[in-house]
Amino acid sequence: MTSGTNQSEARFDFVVVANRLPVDRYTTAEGEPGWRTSPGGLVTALTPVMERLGGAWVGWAGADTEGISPFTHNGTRIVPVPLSAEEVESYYEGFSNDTLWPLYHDVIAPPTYHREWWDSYVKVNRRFAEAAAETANERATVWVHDYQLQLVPGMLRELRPDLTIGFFNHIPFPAYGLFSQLPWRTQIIEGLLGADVIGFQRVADASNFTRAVRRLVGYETKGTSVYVPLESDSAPGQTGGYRRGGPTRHVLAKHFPISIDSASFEALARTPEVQARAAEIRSDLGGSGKILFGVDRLDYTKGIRHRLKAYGELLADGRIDPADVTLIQVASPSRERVETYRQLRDEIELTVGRINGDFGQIGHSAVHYLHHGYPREEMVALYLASDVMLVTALRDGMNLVAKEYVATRFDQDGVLVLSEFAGASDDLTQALLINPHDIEGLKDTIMTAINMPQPERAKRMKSMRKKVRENDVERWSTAFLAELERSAAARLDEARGHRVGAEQQ
Ligand SMILES: O=P(O)(O)OC[C@H]1O[C@H](O[C@H]2O[C@H](CO)[C@@H](O)[C@H](O)[C@H]2O)[C@H](O)[C@@H](O)[C@@H]1O
Ligand SMILES: O=c1ccn([C@@H]2O[C@H](COP(=O)(O)OP(=O)(O)O)[C@@H](O)[C@H]2O)c(=O)[nH]1
Repeated sequence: MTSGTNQSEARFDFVVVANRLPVDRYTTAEGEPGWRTSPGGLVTALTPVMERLGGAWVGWAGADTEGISPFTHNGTRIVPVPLSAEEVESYYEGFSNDTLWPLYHDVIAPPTYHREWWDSYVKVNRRFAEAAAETANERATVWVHDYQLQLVPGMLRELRPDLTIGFFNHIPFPAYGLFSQLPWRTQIIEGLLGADVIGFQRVADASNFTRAVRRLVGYETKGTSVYVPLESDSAPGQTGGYRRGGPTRHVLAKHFPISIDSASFEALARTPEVQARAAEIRSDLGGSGKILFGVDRLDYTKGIRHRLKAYGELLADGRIDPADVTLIQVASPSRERVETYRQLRDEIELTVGRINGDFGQIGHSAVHYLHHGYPREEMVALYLASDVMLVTALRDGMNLVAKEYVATRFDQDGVLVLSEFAGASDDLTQALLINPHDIEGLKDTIMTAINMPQPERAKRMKSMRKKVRENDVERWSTAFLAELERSAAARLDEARGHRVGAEQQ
């Protein structure tokens, strides 16, 4: 895949561009710099794709990483894009995670609009686009990811019209009524339309996007097709005016639900070490009771408060006995300098403290709350050890945790309680689907899950496992990249057609 003579000049036929690199630099307890797997589902999903396809991954290596040179990690060329401390605050914590993130997740928290954050977003997106342009071979495929980089496709097309450009949005795309709040909504739409294929998690996300295209720039759309005019009637700097019936560029905007490398999760679950660890977790918790499990980045989109409320009320109502049931809640640290996340942590920890104060006993907590990020082996052991998995997101692009739980349960046991507001619910229809805002409904469903007879557990799990095995991450990337390839071929045909036409004139 590599061409070029020297490592720093290496160029690639396949380039992934994402805010996060697969590895994140951090400072060890001894004060030394170390590397660890980056948090979140984007990295979980993309890592096996890159390991299979090879190529380069352009992204940010985490705090204090200015001046790090490209290096190779598990066969992938890692190309770090530096961010200053000020840019981390304005582009990452600010515009990405305090403007776009809440806006795209149904304004569960209020979005903040700051012009300085937008300026920083534009500047950093340009840096990513330039880094991608310098890393990509002639006519390479570049796959840009997620809301942090929505301007990159447009910028990259201007810098390198020879490239085939894909974009995948890992989080929901909001309904027009919400999206239209964004002061820079038109620039975002135009940035995204620089791509040849724009992927979304769910059908509704793709149709929200095409509606925004019609409303904001007035381009023609038909189903999953958007026709971007090649000739504009607008004065320079203006948008919206174009010659109807003129030549267009075709952009596909379609849902491609992401997934996991399900075989590798099952293989890990089958190892004696992980099984021994699962048995140890169960025995540490008393051995015989039911274990409920939740694991999420500590994020307000995940519905951790709703889950704790339902669980606390079930204890208070006497419907569950803390001696028989335990909740393990892993809340892994996330975006800790954003105020909404700090507040959420305080609220969650207050609630956990109250539940444990009211219902805990010496030697037995009602909630085992863990504010850590765990490696995959421990995650899989926890999945295996638990009787009920609670995914109560208020809004979630996909939620890979739900799919990992299912992939892990080769014993055909365990019950998945799953929010209908997570993308994963489209495929996992045999989960117990819930509306997390309906606390009474959630309580009843938790009881159903705890008391579900083994044959029904096995039947539901078997059907979900089939889905997760069939629709794995390889299928996702293959489907997306096949569309990109089709688009590249069509562009080539069109260019040939133009050449022949010009020669005949
Ligand atoms: O990079 P961070 O700010 O630490 O956040 C971690 C990642 O969170 C989000 O993940 C999303 O992608 C998953 C895979 O498609 C999906 O299952 C989940 O629903 C999404 O929330 C975010 O979109 C990523 O960019 C972050 O890296
Ligand atoms: O302590 C933790 C918590 C989460 N994860 C992983 O982080 C990803 C979370 O992805 P998901 O799509 O559920 O949500 P996101 O955090 O991306 O919003 C999954 O692969 C989890 O296994 C992990 O490895 N350790």
